[in-house]
Amino acid sequence: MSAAAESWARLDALRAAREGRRIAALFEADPERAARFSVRAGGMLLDYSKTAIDAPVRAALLDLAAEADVADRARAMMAGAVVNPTEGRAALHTALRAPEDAGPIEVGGRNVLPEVHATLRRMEAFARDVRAGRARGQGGAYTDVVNIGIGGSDLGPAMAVRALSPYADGPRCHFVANVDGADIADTLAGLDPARTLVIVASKTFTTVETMTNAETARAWMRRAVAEPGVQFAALSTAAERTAAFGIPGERVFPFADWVGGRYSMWGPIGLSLMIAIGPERFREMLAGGHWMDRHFLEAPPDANLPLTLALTGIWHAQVCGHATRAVLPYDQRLTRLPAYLQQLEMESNGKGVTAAGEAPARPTAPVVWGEPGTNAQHSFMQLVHQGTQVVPCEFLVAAEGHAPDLAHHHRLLVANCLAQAEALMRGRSLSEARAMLADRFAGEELERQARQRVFPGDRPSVTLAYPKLTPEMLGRIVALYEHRVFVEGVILGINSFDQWGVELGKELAGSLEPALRGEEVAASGSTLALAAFLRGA
Ligand SMILES: O=P(O)(O)OC[C@H]1O[C@](O)(CO)[C@@H](O)[C@@H]1O
Repeated sequence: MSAAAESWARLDALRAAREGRRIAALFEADPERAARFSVRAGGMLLDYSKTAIDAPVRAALLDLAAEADVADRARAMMAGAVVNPTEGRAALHTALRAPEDAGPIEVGGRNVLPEVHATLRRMEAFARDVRAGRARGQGGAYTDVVNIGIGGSDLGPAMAVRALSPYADGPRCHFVANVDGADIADTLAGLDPARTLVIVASKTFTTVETMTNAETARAWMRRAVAEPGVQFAALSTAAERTAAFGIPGERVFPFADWVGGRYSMWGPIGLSLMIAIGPERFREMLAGGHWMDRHFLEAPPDANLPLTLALTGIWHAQVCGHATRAVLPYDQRLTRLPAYLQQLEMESNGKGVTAAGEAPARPTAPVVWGEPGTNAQHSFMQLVHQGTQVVPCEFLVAAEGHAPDLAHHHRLLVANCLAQAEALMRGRSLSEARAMLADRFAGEELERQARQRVFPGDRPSVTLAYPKLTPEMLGRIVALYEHRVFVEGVILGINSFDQWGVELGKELAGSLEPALRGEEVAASGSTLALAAFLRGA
């Protein structure tokens, strides 16, 4: 048996041996548990004490990471090694947030940092000009920016613009992703085409949704201004295609193919964010991401935030077999974080084959889902507390909000977050439920009513607490999740940087479109019947 197989077997055995032992009992047995099963670093507190992980489990998880050479693989990734073998590419998003003198970081024998920083400076000059009204629309200073992109060319900046809205003092930013015309129609309604900057964000500049929306935006602008092209900017690796679209070279911000879509908000894809919050704040976010990179490389394994978060994920998904994981930011401005993490985690590690082309030995990425609290409490948390499936939860919460006059809101928010995690772990027994209802019901009715109010408890959660959602903290949080996904991918033997699973649907969409015009296509009877219904035949 390989060392890794032995560690998995050890983890399975530890899990089986712990069947029936409750998480709450671990706290009774060890008054220091909260401190011993949490990591404090960079102003953050990652508490995983409300999980069933104990010292032997943690040791076995750390062995698993060591056997997978996580630390060496992380160093190789950040040094520019080809960690995406199916596409023959490096994955160097960390270079986008590295200081210029941090290198050299070489790809094909060339240090990439001078080019990264040259582009960053061009973005900054452009963002400053837009913010100051020097770069103008044909009707005056820009009031609105529309970012057109999808997947990684949308979710990162859209999530971050919302997250950092207290710092936004530039033009208003809007995001259009869906090919559903409703998205662009609703976004452009009410905007002044003569004072709107359209940013077409697409690594490949071929993505159907983005190109369709970009053409619609250009047609909208053409109705009001003489030269729509000059009110466009492009963020792309495809210089020829951006030129063919008519976007002037000085408005094109390129990046290399070693920036994966879902890892791209740190570079040109973040332009809308930079325009919203300003270059200085954007650099603070980069510094936050870079801090996490250094921490990931340098912190010892048992005090390493990304490694710890990843190992809790491995424990829950691959050892305990929980199929989903809920992300619950108690931070309304992180409302798009679950969607962002869905792409990051599921597009990276939702694979059915290892990098070596074999069937994975364990389930791969869990389904990631979530919503901000407290809203979540009034919808799906019913299932999380009392349903028949265990959903490990990841809470995020800040010590401080941004509005001192609303501190009482924040206290309530935090209390709710802590209460959810506590309730999930503690639960409520039948005898507690009976005692609670004894003055209202009796006999069989008491029994019936009490059973409805039983909470199994022992439901695991992890909480990431941080001082305040500043640009730097957002950078740390996003990079933390990026590295957690990397660690999980390495342990599972997955190439986290390709996404072949999105291709088949794209191909079929192209070949089925003619069916909606009444042309004959090859498809199942169901699809042909639906197409006929939808075209009104
Ligand atoms: O930036 P592009 O090339 O338009 O791609 C957008 C998105 O499409 C995908 O390739 C697949 O959906 C994502 O990985 C990517 O973020």
